[in-house]
Amino acid sequence: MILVTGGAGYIGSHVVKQLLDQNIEVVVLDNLSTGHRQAVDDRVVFWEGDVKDEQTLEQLFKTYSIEGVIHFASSCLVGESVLQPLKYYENNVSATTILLKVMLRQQIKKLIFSSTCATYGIPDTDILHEGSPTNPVNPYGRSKLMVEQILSDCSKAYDLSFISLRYFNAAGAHSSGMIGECHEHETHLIPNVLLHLLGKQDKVSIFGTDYDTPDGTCIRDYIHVNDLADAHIRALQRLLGGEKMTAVYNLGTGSGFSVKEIIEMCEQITGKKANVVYAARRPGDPGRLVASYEKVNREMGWKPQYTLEDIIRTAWKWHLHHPYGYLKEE
Ligand SMILES: NC(=O)c1ccc[n+]([C@@H]2O[C@H](COP(=O)([O-])OP(=O)(O)OC[C@H]3O[C@@H](n4cnc5c(N)ncnc54)[C@H](O)[C@@H]3O)[C@@H](O)[C@H]2O)c1
Ligand SMILES: O=c1ccn([C@@H]2O[C@H](COP(=O)(O)OP(=O)(O)O[C@H]3O[C@H](CO)[C@H](O)[C@H](O)[C@H]3O)[C@@H](O)[C@H]2O)c(=O)[nH]1
Repeated sequence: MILVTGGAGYIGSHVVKQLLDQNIEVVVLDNLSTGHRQAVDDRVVFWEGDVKDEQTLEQLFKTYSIEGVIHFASSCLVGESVLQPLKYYENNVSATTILLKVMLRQQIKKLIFSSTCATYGIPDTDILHEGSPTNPVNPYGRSKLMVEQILSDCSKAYDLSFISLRYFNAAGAHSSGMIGECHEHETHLIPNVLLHLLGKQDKVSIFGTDYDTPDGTCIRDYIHVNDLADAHIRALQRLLGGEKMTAVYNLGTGSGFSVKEIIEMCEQITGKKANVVYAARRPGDPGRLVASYEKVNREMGWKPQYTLEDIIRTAWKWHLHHPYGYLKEE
C-alpha cells in the first residue's frame, strides 16, 4: 500500500486515480485545507488529518503496511508565500521533517517528493536542467529546496531512498471531466482565464507586461496533470523495485508559453473573447521558467504526451461540467 499525502488536492487526486488504475492500493492523508473530499476516488482509504500530527502518522503506519510515501501535501502559492513565509516554512519544511522522522522510525524508506521549478529562481539560461543553479526568489521555492537538501542529508545518514520531482506548471484535467483543479481562491493562470470565459469572473489580469520576454509577459512550461501522474508511477516503480537511490528530475515539456499566448489559446478553444486587464508584476514571479526533461526521459523513459491544446481542452471540459468545481452551487 502507498501513502499519498495531499491526495485530495489537484495533482494528488489525479495521481491517485492512476495508481488505482495500476491496481496499487492507496491510503490518502489530507487535512482538506485546500483539497476536496469529493476529489478522492471511492476506492481509496481516506484519513482526514494533518501531516504535522505525529500521532496520526504513527497510527496510520501501524494500521497499514505502507511500502512508500508520495508527499504532495504542502502550501503552494508563490504570492502567498511572500506575504506569509512562516506558513510555508511550517507546512512545507517542518511538516516534512515530522513525516520523515515517523517514516524512518517505522522503517518506511521510500519517498517521492513534490518539488518545483521555483527552486531555480531567476534562471540565466533559456532551458533549466537539474544541474542549473538553484537560487529561489520566494519563500515557497526556498521551502521546497530546503526539503530537497534535508532529503539528501537524510539519505546519507539513514537508509532513505527518494525521488524529488520538480514540476513546472501543472494544468489540465482528467479526460473524464470528473476531477480537475478547484481552489477556493484560484490564483493559477489557466483556471482563472477559463473561469472568466465561463462568466464566473468579470476579467482576467495579466501580472506584468515589462518582463524580458518577446511580448513582455511571463513564460511558463505548462504540463498536463496526467503526464505528471505517469511520471509518479514510473518513479514509484523505480523506488520500489531497486536498490537504495536518490534522484531529482524536472517534469516539464521543454516548451514555454507567455501569459498572452495562454489567454489567446483559451479564447480560440472556447470561442469566447476575454476582458484582459494589465496589472503590476506579482511579487516573486520569475520571467521565464522552461524545463529540459532530458534526464527523466533518459532514466525513466518518460516524455510528455499532452500538448498545450490538450491541457486547455481538458481543463475547459472540467470547468464546463463543474462551474462551481467541487463546491456547492450558491
Ligand atoms: N500546481 C502546480 O503547478 C505545482 C507546481 C510545482 C509543484 N507543485 C507541488 O505539488 C503539490 C500538490 O500541489 P497542488 O497543485 O495539487 O496543490 P493543492 O493545494 O491542490 O493540493 C495540496 C493538498 O495538500 C493538502 N494539505 C496541505 N497541507 C497539508 C497538511 N499539513 N496535512 C495534510 N494535508 C495537507 C491540501 O488539503 C490539498 O489537498 C504541492 O506540494 C505543490 O507544492 C505544484
Ligand atoms: O490571473 C493570473 C494568474 C497568473 N498570472 C501569471 O501567469 C503565470 C503563471 O502563474 P500561475 O499562478 O499559474 O503559476 P506560477 O508559475 O506562479 O506557480 C506554479 O509554479 C510555481 C513554480 O514557479 C509553483 O510550483 C506553484 O506551485 C505553481 O502554482 C505567472 O507569470 C503569473 O504572474 C497572470 O498573469 N494572471
